[in-house]
Amino acid sequence: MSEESEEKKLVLASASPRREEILKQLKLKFTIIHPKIDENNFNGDTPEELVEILAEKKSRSVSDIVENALIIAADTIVVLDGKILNKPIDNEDAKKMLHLLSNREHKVITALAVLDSDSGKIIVESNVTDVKMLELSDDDIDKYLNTGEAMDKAGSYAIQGFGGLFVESIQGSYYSVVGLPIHQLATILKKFNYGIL
Ligand SMILES: Cc1cn([C@H]2C[C@H](O)[C@@H](COP(=O)(O)OP(=O)(O)OP(=O)(O)O)O2)c(=O)[nH]c1=O
Repeated sequence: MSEESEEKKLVLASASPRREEILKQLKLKFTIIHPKIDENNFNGDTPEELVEILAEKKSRSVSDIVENALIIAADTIVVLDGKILNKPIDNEDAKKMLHLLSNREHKVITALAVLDSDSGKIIVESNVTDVKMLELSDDDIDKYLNTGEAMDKAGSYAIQGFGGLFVESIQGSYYSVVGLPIHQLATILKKFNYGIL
């Protein structure tokens, strides 16, 4: 780690307990600030463009209140046949999404933004991971919804929880599906002279 980077603080601009957990697993020291954006106010020409815009906006939404920091923010969406599946609004919505995902392959796209609060330099990248779901019966879906796990997850499932029981295979990054592709985080932080190891 360079002297310059050692002085930088890491800030996670996220209210997601998963992203916090992943950074803790990497033994990083960081503070958390909840981003202040309304995700419904933004559009992109493609799903990738939209998640990248959202990750960038989340990082910028806290940049005024920190100094000497590298701000990390991310956004995750599920895409099936080009259509975005966000977080479900209620159980019925989650049920519909899980029926759509059943026995199909979909994409989980996570964009990651790292913003230097002082220089304004920002790097934004997205990760696309393909996920193949098993065929789900009505009973599987009802039992899954009873766990309460679906509600704050893009696509209405959590691969890191009971939702992992429905995932036949993935091609790409497991961490990206959970919400933070750590290999890309390490590469981006290196470009800011910040080493995780
Ligand atoms: C597909 C999938 C999504 N998710 C989660 C990751 C994200 O937290 C969430 C998608 O919502 P996001 O809007 O990306 O994130 P968030 O609202 O939880 O947190 P913040 O914006 O404050 O950073 O779905 C899982 O935890 N597991 C999964 O398998």
